[in-house]
Amino acid sequence: MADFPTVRWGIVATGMISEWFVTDVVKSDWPGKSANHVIQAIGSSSLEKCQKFAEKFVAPAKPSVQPTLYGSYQEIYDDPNVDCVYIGTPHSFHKQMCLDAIEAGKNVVCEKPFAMNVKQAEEVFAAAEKKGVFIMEALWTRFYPLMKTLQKVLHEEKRLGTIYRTFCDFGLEMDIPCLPDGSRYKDPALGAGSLLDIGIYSLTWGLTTLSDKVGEGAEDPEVSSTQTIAYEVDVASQVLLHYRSNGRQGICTSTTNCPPKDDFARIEGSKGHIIVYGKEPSHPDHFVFYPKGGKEERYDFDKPGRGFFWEADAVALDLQAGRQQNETMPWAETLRMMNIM
Ligand SMILES: NC(=O)C1=CN([C@@H]2O[C@H](COP(=O)(O)OP(=O)(O)OC[C@H]3O[C@@H](n4cnc5c(N)ncnc54)[C@H](OP(=O)(O)O)[C@@H]3O)[C@@H](O)[C@H]2O)C=CC1
Ligand SMILES: O=C1OC[C@@H](O)[C@H](O)[C@H]1O
Repeated sequence: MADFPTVRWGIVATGMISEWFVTDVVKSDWPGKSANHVIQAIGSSSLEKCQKFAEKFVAPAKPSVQPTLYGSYQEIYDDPNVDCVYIGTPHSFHKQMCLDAIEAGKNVVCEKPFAMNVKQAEEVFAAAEKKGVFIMEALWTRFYPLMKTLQKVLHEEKRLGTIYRTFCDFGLEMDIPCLPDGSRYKDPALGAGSLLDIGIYSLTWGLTTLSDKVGEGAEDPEVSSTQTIAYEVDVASQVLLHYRSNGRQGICTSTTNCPPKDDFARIEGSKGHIIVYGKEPSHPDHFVFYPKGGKEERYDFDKPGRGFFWEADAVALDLQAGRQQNETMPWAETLRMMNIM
């Protein structure tokens, strides 16, 4: 659409998440869309992988612009036609790739977890601030209309009354020893482990449901945690949150020993409870409000594609407005999450 902002994306890496993101944003006909997206360039460790990726995931959408294909990541950063770089490599590469893209003056959206630790994240944000570019952690779930509605129901309409507790669990059953060497789920050097990969979502549900604020204005809960280590990675993590100001508690767990459950989050309050359902906590489907002594109410949502276009559209509006941060996932919120983890 002519009036919408257009983002020309440079995709870094051709793995699973790049496939998911690209497949969604190349489509031009989402209901409720507010931006146009062009896959301007794709960079990979191998030009051949890049070609296959473009044929399989970009060409079927018949875009008017054909992506430029590169056998390296640096060429994406140096491409003057790229507005924003999307980084879809394993966690341990995020920091350096963000820094390289920023150095070349590019805006960046980097997959979760933003970095391996809070110190790395601080370094990247400092570089982005100095260079005057936009950067955001791609915590896509926060951009779902379901998440926004749930926050309204909890924090504005206060349908649960006083919020007491949130439980969230993300399970993915994996036979880690049987995974190939070099799998990001197995190799500690790539950031393998449940907490950074999926516990980050349990924590997201905890933080967003227990407080109405994100980033700088938000209260930092007290945190206690334990982890179970096997095969050199955390196969189970539990993070307990305690908000001193109001006594709210979060029980945020993750494991690679057990499969996901579709009733993955439960928020309890003085007037009832809410259960959030979906295949995995990263992509929720609907939620149900169970008022004490009343009739349950189900909240359903359209889910176009996999659900990546909401975060992509939000970035487009930020770039159009010349912002360096996104208000749904500001830098301080990434730092808060990284600090807790
Ligand atoms: N938002 C979400 O729902 C999801 C987010 N993620 C996040 O995205 C990131 C990537 O995950 P995912 O796509 O599943 O990973 P994959 O292993 O499927 O792909 C990672 C890609 O990174 C590139 N790469 C560069 N160096 C390496 C290396 N040493 N080992 C492996 N890959 C390398 C490769 O692309 P090439 O050869 O083309 O350069 C590879 O295909 C992770 O940080 C993860 O947390 C993942 C899944 C879902
Ligand atoms: O971010 C993610 O969400 C979905 C999971 O299946 C995946 O492992 C993880 O990286």
